[in-house]
Amino acid sequence: MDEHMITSEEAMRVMAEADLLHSAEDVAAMLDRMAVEITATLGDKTPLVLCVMTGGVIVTGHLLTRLNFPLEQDYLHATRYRGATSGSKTITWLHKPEAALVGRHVLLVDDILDEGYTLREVARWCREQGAASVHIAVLADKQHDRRVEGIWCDFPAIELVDRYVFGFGMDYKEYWRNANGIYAVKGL
Ligand SMILES: O=P(O)(O)OC[C@H]1O[C@H](OP(=O)(O)OP(=O)(O)O)[C@H](O)[C@@H]1O
Ligand SMILES: Nc1nc2[nH]cnc2c(=O)[nH]1
Repeated sequence: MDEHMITSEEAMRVMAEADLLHSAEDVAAMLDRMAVEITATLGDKTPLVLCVMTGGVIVTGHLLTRLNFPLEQDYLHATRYRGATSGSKTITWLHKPEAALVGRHVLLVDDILDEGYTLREVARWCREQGAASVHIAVLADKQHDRRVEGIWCDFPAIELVDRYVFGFGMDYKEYWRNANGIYAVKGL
């Protein structure tokens, strides 16, 4: 068994003990606001929206249904936590987008900006590929002083306390990405 895996019984206990930080209704309202801001900035730019898998999948889906203008969609898969609750400083690329980025206005969509290693590297790569601009949208913008230099977030839906969170795409040891809300793990 993978060292980070837990049983489904443990996953049930984690959920039972977790604190609900933001309900599904809160998240929906904040995504509505984020969509308005993205539309104002990128609505006339036919952006290429890149979902950062795996965590970005749910927020990207919900966000896309709120963007009522022409855009293209693709995905990439970069990971640094790999099922653990702390990450290495280098990211592992599992998939790069098929779409050419040259001259495109790219919108990266991910679940969470924490220390920033993941999105800093992904944004750097997009610029290296020739993107005309790179904007970043995240569901959760975690507040602490461990952020790496050179990363920013243009469209944060929610500012989060410095706890380990799961739900709406974010995992606890690969479980509960499907939780419909944002929860904090007891004691973390
Ligand atoms: O700002 P950082 O400290 O770099 O952390 C944020 C990243 O961590 C998570 O990815 P993870 O590596 O867990 O992969 P996953 O999306 O497959 O869960 C999350 O989806 C972000 O991409
Ligand atoms: N699930 C989850 N993934 C993260 N990646 C970086 N920070 C977090 C977090 O708090 N929760």
